[in-house]
Amino acid sequence: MAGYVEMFRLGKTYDTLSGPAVIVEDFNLNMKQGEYASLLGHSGCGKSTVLMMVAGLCEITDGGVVVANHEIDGPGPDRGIVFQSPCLMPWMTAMENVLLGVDQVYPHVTKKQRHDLSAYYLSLVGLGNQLRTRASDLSQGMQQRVGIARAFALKPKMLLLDEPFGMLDSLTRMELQEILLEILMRDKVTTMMITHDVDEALFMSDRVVMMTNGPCATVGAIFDIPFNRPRVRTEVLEHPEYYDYREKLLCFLADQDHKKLKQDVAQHEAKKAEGINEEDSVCA
Ligand SMILES: Nc1ncnc2c1ncn2[C@@H]1O[C@H](COP(=O)(O)OP(=O)(O)OP(=O)(O)O)[C@@H](O)[C@H]1O
Repeated sequence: MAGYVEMFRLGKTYDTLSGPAVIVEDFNLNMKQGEYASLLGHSGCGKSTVLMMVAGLCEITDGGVVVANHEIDGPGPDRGIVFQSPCLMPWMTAMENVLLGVDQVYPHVTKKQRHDLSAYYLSLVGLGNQLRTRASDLSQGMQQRVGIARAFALKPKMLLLDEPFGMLDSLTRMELQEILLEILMRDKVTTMMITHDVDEALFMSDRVVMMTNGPCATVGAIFDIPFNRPRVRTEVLEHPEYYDYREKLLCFLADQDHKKLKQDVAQHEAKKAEGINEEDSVCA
């Protein structure tokens, strides 16, 4: 079935000193418009590689990505990105940081309209009173709010989030999760988020996509998360099936852990049999 966003037979091979390394292989995922999917998997399995291919910031070596009937070919304003660190221009104000992208994407509308659009999203993330504050004078949580406002202000068709709350304390993290969900309810942007946090994935997502270990990582399992929207944290946590879902996700990760351990031991034994000293080969 075709989706609003389609990732088909997506693959990434890097050229490395020891030859081609297939990091992601045959990754298939269709998303409905307005859907929120989280990508979960072990560190280094290839989550960011998938996200960066969808963003158009990492060359696709196999398959492709279609967003709203348009096969992507590099980055574009139809896809907004929020990284773990917001990467703002520290000498510019919150408003100027948001306007940087808005001015580029909407050169045909008036200056006032661009200003109003930026101010609108900055107030939605709770920075209505900090429009003229320099980014360097904002806390980390506030800077991440600017990053979120900046992404939404471009009115993207798809939002890509790479551990957007990873550097925040738990209170700010929960607050920003809720703000993000609120804006998404209004704007209905199709969203893909990388996270390492099972509870975050359950709270935010319509589906959780579990990736297998690399190399040749792919979709290992997909879980539909049925909690009602708008989501209220206490209701989600008290849902009779919450801990069943949590357990399913954790079991998948534990199973991948077990496979990785076996893989590492087999690799180590093979190297030993070939007489390769691993410390020498790392330093070589
Ligand atoms: N430019 C590159 N050249 C070669 N290998 C790379 C390159 N970039 C990433 N890799 C490898 O690809 C694999 C997947 O990396 P990626 O960052 O996508 O994983 P991840 O699942 O997002 O990790 P994490 O959860 O730790 O952020 C890793 O083994 C990494 O070393």
